[in-house]
Amino acid sequence: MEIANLQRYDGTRVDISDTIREQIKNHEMKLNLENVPVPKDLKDLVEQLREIFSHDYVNVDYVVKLMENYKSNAKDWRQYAKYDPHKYTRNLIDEGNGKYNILLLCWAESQGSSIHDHSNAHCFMKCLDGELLETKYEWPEKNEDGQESEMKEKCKTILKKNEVCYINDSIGLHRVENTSHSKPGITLHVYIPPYSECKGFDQHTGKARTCKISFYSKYGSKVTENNN
Ligand SMILES: N[C@@H](CS(=O)O)C(=O)O
Ligand SMILES: [Fe+2]
Repeated sequence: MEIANLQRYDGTRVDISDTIREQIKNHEMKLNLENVPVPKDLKDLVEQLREIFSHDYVNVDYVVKLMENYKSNAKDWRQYAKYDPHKYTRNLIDEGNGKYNILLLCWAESQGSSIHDHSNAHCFMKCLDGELLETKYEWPEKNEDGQESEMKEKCKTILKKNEVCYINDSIGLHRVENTSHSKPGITLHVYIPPYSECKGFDQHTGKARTCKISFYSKYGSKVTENNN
């Protein structure tokens, strides 16, 4: 059996000796991709992710399948869904013992993110409601003058309800948009490891700046100056 996408949390490949290769194979057999469980609700998905991420490597295909197998039910996530009229919101659902984050993102009509990286984390994204447009970009390259230039688009994907996509910095950069003028969008994000800063890029100049990342709510309660 092939070991699929064996990576550390920081995205580098694992260099493994034969003995531990054997152990990992055994574990991979247990994580048989033909036989990924179907979480009965969001709480069940959160518990299964906790079990999976108790190991020190990430099987990307397995996590994608597990997230696909959960079928969105608003009853499960309504308590976390909070909107801001000015910007998409990031709402913390689970802190995964500090090893990863599970977030609910709420995209009001026409809201979107700027082009960004994911600080060497794995990023899994599932659409729970509405429809989101993901545009992937190449990392900007410097020209002969040492200047970055217009960002190069790689591809566009529409993420529909219950679909899951995955990105990391070696795949590239992206931006996500709710292009609808009449319907909000909701996505579930898993970041491993968690991060508190990322790089945002100007589409026309390719210039990067560091962006601090914050939560709009945690465990269903809006973050205030006193509890962030
Ligand atoms: N990665 C972004 C959301 S998205 O545009 O993928 C964030 O965590 O805010
Ligand atoms: Fe992102």
